[in-house]
Amino acid sequence: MAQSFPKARVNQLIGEDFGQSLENVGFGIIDGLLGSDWTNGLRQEIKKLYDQGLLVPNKTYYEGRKDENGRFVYGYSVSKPNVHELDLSTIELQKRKELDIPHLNALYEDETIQKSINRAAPDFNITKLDIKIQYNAGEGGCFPMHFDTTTNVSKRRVTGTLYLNPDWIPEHGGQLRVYPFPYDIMDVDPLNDRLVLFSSHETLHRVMPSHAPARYCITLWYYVDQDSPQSLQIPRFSWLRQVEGIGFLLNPNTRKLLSKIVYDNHWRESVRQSFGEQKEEIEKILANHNKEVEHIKKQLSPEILDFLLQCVPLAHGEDFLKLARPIKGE
Ligand SMILES: O=C(O)CCC(=O)C(=O)O
Ligand SMILES: [Fe+2]
Repeated sequence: MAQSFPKARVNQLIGEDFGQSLENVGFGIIDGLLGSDWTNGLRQEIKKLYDQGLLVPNKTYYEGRKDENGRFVYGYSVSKPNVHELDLSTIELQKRKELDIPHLNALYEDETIQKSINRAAPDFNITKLDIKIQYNAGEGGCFPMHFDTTTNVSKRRVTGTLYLNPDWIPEHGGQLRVYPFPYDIMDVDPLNDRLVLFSSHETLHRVMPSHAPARYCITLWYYVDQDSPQSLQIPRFSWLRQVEGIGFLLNPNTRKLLSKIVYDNHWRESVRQSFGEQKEEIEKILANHNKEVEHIKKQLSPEILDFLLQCVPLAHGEDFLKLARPIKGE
């Protein structure tokens, strides 16, 4: 049996400050979310499922498009060496109970985190959770740059990544790298009991190569039934709006495209690092990426393109750093 879920602690940590972070910079970091009994329990259960061979190689999907029936389909997928995962929603309830994973089941079933997010950031109004567990066996295992969804693919709106790595040291790498366009990158260490919550369709991120013997992460995906116009149009970085002429960088519709140009080198590097020896696939992904970048560039005037390449990403200012600072529990 797992101890009862630490509701009071979660309620207190995912509060107003977190809401401010999510709405303004697109992500929030919370430290000491569940306590060590819970993180130990979760980690041991993931290891047990991994040892039982229930985790499968993670895949990244490319070239999403609508098929002739208007349904969204992907062109192809590429697997990432050393990254093993299991989506708990793919296991029937009865089977999940039989697996004897009380901490994971409680995390899946308890609604405290979801309710706290809704209270702190009401624009999202999330109603459903999916959980994916991940065991990264090291040797450079990583994720390429990606958004967790786009609004025409799914109603996934908030992503949480909960890390379970008490022995993490900088040499292990495996940081979550967040790209809060138009600001510069931010690396978040995958520290034990740290939860990072971010906007699923807007926050570009990747996982840096991990060299730890094992890196544990649980991904929480929260869905909405229906989008509120506010949740899709959060302008973010309100302080930056005061700088004349910079508004176009903050437009929710274009931010995503412009970030592909500005972080182009990062994008390529992350693809090369993520897929090991699968050279053909890597070249195909990069060729498509190039096409997309060239297409976006063509839509921009030379002055704007010049400005983007010279001046963006912006250095983190005081306002940014205050909002990006971890919120700490015990
Ligand atoms: O492992 C991580 O830190 C994040 C994983 C991730 O980006 C994902 O599951 O989509
Ligand atoms: Fe992700």
